[in-house]
Amino acid sequence: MDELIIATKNAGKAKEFQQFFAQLHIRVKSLLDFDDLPEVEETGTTFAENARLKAETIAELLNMPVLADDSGLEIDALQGRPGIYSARYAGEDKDDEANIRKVLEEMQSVPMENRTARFVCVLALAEKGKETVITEGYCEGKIALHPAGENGFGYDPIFIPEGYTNTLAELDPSVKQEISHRRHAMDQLQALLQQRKD
Ligand SMILES: O=c1[nH]c(=O)c2ncn([C@@H]3O[C@H](COP(=O)(O)OP(=O)(O)OP(=O)(O)O)[C@@H](O)[C@H]3O)c2[nH]1
Ligand SMILES: [Mg+2]
Repeated sequence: MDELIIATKNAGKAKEFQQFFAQLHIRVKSLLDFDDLPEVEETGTTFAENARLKAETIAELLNMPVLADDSGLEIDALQGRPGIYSARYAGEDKDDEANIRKVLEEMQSVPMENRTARFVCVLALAEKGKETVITEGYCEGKIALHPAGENGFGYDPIFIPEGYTNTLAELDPSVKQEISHRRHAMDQLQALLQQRKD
């Protein structure tokens, strides 16, 4: 495999995948590089269903290997919300700042020790004529009291990974590349592909 499509319209994700695959000498394009492709509706009830849906729909349309990522933030004090609805938690327009405000408001009265949360990433690699490969990865941490930092995307300014005192948006992007949910799901994917020998 020397070229791969990432079925995402999220620029933050696309950038992280570009960096992962550059190390593997695989060229990647995202849906942001095509202007005639539809946004796949995420009608699944799990990360895995949505990842499979995005990967298989685009692989069918383009007849190329396609990787999709469905991911989100699960907060224990909010019974796992925003979960699969992370991108649109505060509304259809996928506004990261509004999503962060909503989470912080809902957690106003939750003390630090109960602010545990995890990022979840499920990857699906679809290729015509082959069984779709699904992997998952997690990054454990806590929800900060206030947003801090400029790096990354989404909820990174309020997510403090386990073992750190800063948010993912304050840490150097190379740290996120090493410890993220997406990295762990990528490592598992690479291991499975090596077993499959392609
Ligand atoms: O701070 C964050 N750091 C991350 O590393 C991260 N990964 C996921 N998320 C959140 O979860 C949603 C995914 O939803 P999602 O998988 O449907 O993606 P999306 O709708 O943004 O793009 P697409 O890939 O579907 O086109 C995103 O929008 C974010 O809100 C993250 N937040
Ligand atoms: Mg989405």
